Amino acid sequence: MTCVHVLQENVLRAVNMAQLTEYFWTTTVTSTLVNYWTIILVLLVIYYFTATIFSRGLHRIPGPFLRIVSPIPRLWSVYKGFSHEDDSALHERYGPIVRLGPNLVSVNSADELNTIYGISTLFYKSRFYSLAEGFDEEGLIPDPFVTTDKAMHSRLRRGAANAYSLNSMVQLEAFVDPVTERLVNKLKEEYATRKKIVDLGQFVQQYAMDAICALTYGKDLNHIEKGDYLGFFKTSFIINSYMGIFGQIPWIHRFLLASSFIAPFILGPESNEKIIKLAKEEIAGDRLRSEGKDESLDRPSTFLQRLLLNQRRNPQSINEREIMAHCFNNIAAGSDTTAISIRTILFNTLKHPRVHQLLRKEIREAFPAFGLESEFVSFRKTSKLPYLGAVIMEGIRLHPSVGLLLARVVPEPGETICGHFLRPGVEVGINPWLLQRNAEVFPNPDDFYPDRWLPENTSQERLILMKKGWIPFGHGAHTCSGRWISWMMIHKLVATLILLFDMDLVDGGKNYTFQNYWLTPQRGLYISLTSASP
Ligand code: HEM
Repeated sequence: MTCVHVLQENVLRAVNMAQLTEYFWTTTVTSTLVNYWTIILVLLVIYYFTATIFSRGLHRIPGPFLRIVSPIPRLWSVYKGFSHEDDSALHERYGPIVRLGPNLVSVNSADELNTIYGISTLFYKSRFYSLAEGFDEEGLIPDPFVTTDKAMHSRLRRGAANAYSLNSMVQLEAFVDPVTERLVNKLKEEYATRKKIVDLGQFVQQYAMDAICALTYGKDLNHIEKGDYLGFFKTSFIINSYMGIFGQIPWIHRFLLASSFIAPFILGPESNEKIIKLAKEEIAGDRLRSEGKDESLDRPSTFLQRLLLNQRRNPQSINEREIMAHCFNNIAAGSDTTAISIRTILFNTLKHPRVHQLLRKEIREAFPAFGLESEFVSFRKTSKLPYLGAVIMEGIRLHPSVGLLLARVVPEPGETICGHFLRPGVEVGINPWLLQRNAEVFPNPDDFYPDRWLPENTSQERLILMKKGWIPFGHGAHTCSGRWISWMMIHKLVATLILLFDMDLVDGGKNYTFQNYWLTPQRGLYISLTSASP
C-alpha cells in the first residue's frame, strides 16, 4: 500500500468518524432535547390546569369539570345563541350557584341581589363591559355603563339624574307623540287599509329609535319612513353580539374591535357617525338658542336641553363630553332594549286570546274616543291601568332584553355567596333571564300568566318576592338609568296599538324566533291587522 493510499484511508476513516459523531449529536442529543421539551410541555400543561383549577378556589363551587379548566365550553355555549338554556340546565343540576368558566360563577337566587349589586356594595363591573368602551379623538368616552370607577360613576349618574327621572317623563312624552302618530299612520295607510302583512317587530325597532332620538335631541332620523338606511341597527347588532361572545374571553378585545386597524373589518363601512354628528350639532344649536334665555321659558324641554340647563346652573356638575356621552348612550342603550320588550309583550298578548281580550277591553274602556287625542294615549293614564301593567311585567319577565349574567368582580377580602366563599377577583353575576324563570319565585315560570301580578290573585308576600326577582333593568347601583323612558314608551305604544288596531299573529307566530348574545332581539313578528272601530 502506498503512502497515498494510507493517507486516503485515514482521511476516509476521519470523515466517517466525523459523520458518526455528527449523527450521534443530531439523533441522541436532539431526541433527548425533544423528550426534555415534551416533559417541560407536559409539566407546563399540568401547571396551567392545576393553577386554573385551584388558584381561584372555584374547584369547591359545583359545576361541570370542563368549565373549570377552559373558557371554551362557555364561549361555545354563548356563541350558539342559547346559553340561557344551558345555564338553566346547569342550575337545575347543581343548585343556585354554578361554575360557568375558569373564573366565572352564576348565581340564581334573589337573596344575593344586594350582596352583588346593592347601592353600597364594593363589587365592580367585570372586564366583560370593557368591550362596550368608546373612544374618540379626546380619548375614553365617559360612560356609566362601562366605568369601574365608583366616584366617576356617581358623578355621571348625579349629573343626569333629573333628566332620567319619572318627573321628566311628562315633558319628554311630548316629543314621543308625533313619532307615535307617524307609526300609526304608516301602519294604517300601508298595511291595515291594504290588508298587507306587516313585520311589526321591525317597525317597533324603528319606532323606539326615532322616539328616543326625538326625546333626546328634539328631532330624529326618520327610521320609520326610511328603515335602516344608516346601517345603525346592523352595527348595533354586530356590537352587541360581539360583546356577548368575545366578552367571555375579554383579553382578545384588544386585537379585535379595540384595534383601529381591525375594527372596520368587523363593523363594515357603516358606523354611528351620523348620530354622533346629530348630537354635536344639536348641542351647539341648543346652546345658542338657550343663551341669555330665562330657563323657565324653555318648556317642554328635551333630554339634552335639561342637561344643558343643569350645566348652566352648576357648571362643575357636568361637562360637555359627559353631556354628549349621556345623549349618545340613550340611543345606544335604549332603542334595541325597548324594542325587544315591546315585541315580547305584543307577541305573548296576541298568542293568548284571553289576555288579548281582557287587555283590549281595559284599554278601550279607558279611552272610549277613538279620535286623534286617543292616539296619543298619555303615560299618566296608561300607567294606571292594572291589567296593562300586569301584561307588561309578565311579557318582560318571560323575555328580558338582557339574557346573560350581569357580571361583577368580587372585591377584597372575598365574599360568601350561597354558602360558598368566593375569593377576590372571581367574576360572579345573576342572569335576569334565569332569575325571572326561577320556580321558587315564579310558580309555573314558563307560563305567560299576567294575572299573577294582580293583588287579587296573589298573596302580598308572593308579590313582594316576585317584584324582588323581576330584574330586567338590573338592580342597585347600576340599575338602568333609562328605565322610566322605556317604561313610558312601552306603555304608550302597546296601549296605542291595542286601542287602534285589531291584530293577529300570522301562522300563530311560528316565524317568531330570537337569539341571545347579551341582548335577545327577536325576528319574525309578522302580524295581520285592521283598523279597529268603536
Ligand atoms: C326595556 C328597555 C331597557 C332595558 C331592559 C334595559 C336594561 C338595562 C340593564 C339590565 C342595565 C344594567 C346593566 C348592568 O347592571 O350590568 C341597564 C343599564 C343602563 N341602561 Fe338600560 N335598559 C332599557 C332601556 C334603556 C333606555 C331607554 C336608556 C336610555 C334612554 C337606557 C340607558 C341605560 C344606561 C345609561 C345604563 C347604565 C347605567 C349604569 O350603569 O349606571 N336603558 N339597562
